[in-house]
Amino acid sequence: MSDDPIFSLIHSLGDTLDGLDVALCAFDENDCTLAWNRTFFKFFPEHEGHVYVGEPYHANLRRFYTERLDAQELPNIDRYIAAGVERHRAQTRPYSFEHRGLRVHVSSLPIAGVGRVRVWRAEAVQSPQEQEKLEKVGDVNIHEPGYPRSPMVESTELFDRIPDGLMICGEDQRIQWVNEPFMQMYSLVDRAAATGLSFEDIYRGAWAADGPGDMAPFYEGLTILHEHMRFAGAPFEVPLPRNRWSRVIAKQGLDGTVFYAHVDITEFKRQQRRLAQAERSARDSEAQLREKSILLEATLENMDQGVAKISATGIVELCNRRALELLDLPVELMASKPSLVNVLAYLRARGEFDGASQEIQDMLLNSDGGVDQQQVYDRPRPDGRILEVQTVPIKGGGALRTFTDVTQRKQAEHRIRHVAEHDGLTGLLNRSAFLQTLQAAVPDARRQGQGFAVLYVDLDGFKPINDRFGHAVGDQLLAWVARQLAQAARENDVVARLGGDEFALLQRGVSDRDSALRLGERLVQAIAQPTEIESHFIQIGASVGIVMSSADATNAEELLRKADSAMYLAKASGRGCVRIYGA
Ligand SMILES: Nc1nc2c(ncn2[C@@H]2O[C@H](COP(=O)(O)OP(=O)(O)OP(=O)(O)O)[C@@H](O)[C@H]2O)c(=O)[nH]1
Repeated sequence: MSDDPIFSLIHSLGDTLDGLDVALCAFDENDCTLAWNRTFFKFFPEHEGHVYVGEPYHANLRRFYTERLDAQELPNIDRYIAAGVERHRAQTRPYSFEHRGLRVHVSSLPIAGVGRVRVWRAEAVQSPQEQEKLEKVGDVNIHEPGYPRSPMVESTELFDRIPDGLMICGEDQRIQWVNEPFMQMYSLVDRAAATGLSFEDIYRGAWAADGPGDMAPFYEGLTILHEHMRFAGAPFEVPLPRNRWSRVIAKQGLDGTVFYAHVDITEFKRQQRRLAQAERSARDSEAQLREKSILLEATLENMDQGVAKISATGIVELCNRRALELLDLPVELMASKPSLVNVLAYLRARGEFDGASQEIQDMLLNSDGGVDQQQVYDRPRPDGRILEVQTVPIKGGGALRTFTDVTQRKQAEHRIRHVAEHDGLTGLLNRSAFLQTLQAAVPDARRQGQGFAVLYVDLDGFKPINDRFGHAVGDQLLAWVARQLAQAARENDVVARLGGDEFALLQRGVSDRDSALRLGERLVQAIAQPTEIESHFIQIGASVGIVMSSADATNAEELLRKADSAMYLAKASGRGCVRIYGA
């Protein structure tokens, strides 16, 4: 049988795999043992001295399981053997298992005309003692007498089916043989051409074949080669073109032959790089975060806005310097992380909320600080300042409260509004503000079931006063008329200067014409009083037109227009009198 070239090849393969520390056992088509190598006994010492050609695989498996199973599992041994035989016949993919402190990877190749060849590769997971025991087995001379030496390998199909690159070198470090994956890895087209070259030649060739590009990794790889190729020692890694990497593992044979496995670790390197990158960016973002929080703290302390954070349990966890200033809160109180209820009680005792509306007081004093949605209100302080207090809910509970001193803004707004709504000369409401007030009075009166009257007042003979005494005197007379009107009106009524020498008065809470007429008469009399301005005794008259809200008009402009036309009737009737629209 050993004359058969196939069996010579299997023996030769066994020898070669010994060199790479890979175990081999071949079986015929009836699952009977045909051949094995020394490494097989290294991984499975229980077979040493028992294996024989023609032994059925199930007998081999029984030894294996007897060695491996504990007392509890032993009753299942027949089932395990049957499953093992089944797996052996059908195995298409490599798998791993642990045996005697080793993690063993097994791969099974069907070979036409022979049966199956199983090969095992192992990595240690065992204790140092067991490792030492294994080393001793590994030291056995695989070429001892009685162990068949292989003839030169003619067929290399089996080596070409191993995923890793294989390179066999002689003592002179010159290549004797390489497999197909090796050729692919180093861009070799002709296997024969590699014979006699050094690995460095192959390495240079691989980079040359890739064409011009970044050659820095090539020079780095050359340095690595020079360091490691001198001795067949520890595994090393070399960069290949196109960001690929190879790990080279050497195993010295006893006759000077060196077996090299070249494993493509590109993916592994890529993962390593990604991991390093992820670690770097995690470190960077941690530093950024630290910087941000320092910045945030500085901002909080120096900002012009008071900020307080209230926890979900109603504790004031944070309160910046400006908040302490704006609310006159003592540092010690806030440093003790008090509850909001306590802080509010402190403020109330000091009269903080005395000027606030009932609504704000109710809202504040019954609150634990939590809000469902953003809330804004203005809080007048005892010292006259106005704080805008804004509360926003925090995701997950609690709230953030900001305090802004809006005193100046509010004063400016008030000034602007006053200028926009009032007549500069008399201080009365101007025409547009009066119209707005009047428009608002329509539904108010309807709701309250009360009417109102609009009185339109136009001075009689004002122009001659201007002409005779000058515009400045005219101005002062207009201001005096405004005061007369304001005095004649009640608190609820509204007096306005519509423009020139025209005034208007909204008389609230009247439904009968007589009341309105009486007020009209009073206005005429009040204006007809003589007055002294800049040493001039001046007397002026006024005509008054009235419209009652009971008239159809619901529109302020229309009401005013009707009062105006009633005033013209008064002028037409000889001035100094009162007329009602529609009477
Ligand atoms: N001093 C002063 N005069 C003003 C002001 N605005 C308007 N006038 C003047 O007021 C006068 C109003 O005109 P008229 O209503 O015809 O004057 P009148 O003499 O009262 O006329 P009758 O209403 O028909 O009696 C004009 O001469 C305007 O120049 C103001 O702000 N100050």
